[in-house]
Amino acid sequence: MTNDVDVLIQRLDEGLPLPSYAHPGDAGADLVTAVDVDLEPGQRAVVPTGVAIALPDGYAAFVHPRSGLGAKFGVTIVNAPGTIDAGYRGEIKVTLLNTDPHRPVRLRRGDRVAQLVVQRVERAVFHEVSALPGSTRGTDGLGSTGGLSAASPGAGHN
Ligand SMILES: O=c1ccn([C@H]2C[C@H](O)[C@@H](COP(=O)(O)OP(=O)(O)OP(=O)(O)O)O2)c(=O)[nH]1
Ligand SMILES: [Mg+2]
Repeated sequence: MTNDVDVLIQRLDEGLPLPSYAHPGDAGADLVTAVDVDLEPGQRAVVPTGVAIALPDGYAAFVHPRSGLGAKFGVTIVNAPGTIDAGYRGEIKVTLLNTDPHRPVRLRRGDRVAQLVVQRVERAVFHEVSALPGSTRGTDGLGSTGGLSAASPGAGHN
């Protein structure tokens, strides 16, 4: 059984590779930065990836951080995961953020900075009601089930 979906892609920068999956079975196809970017601690930048896509209706693509960049350098994506709508024809952009408090990070053109996950998505048909059906959780949320074992804010481990 295959779960492939055909996606039209336009190369906006001839010198860059198309997004690609590093291994069979990978969910994310790596995206590269089209430009050099130096991020100071706490700094963010919107970087172009050199590609635009046309997804079929009923699909969206999500721009996820790469875990290696996060773990090694503290680089993440501000709006993770970024949403690429099926109707979007512009260049895919990645809003990178250097969360490291001390070290700048240097990213060079062609470096893999994010990964694109293509998924089927449902669209809701919203039906307004005056009261919602009950549930076990009810309105509990935002930590209602408890938090970390060291309970006071700021007492966590790095
Ligand atoms: O990480 C991202 C997120 C979004 N986009 C593009 C594709 C997406 O279809 C479009 C709009 O994204 P979104 O709806 O998240 O942003 P918005 O701030 O609501 O902008 P808009 O008013 O254009 O919808 O911007 C990117 O290239 N990268
Ligand atoms: Mg929007």
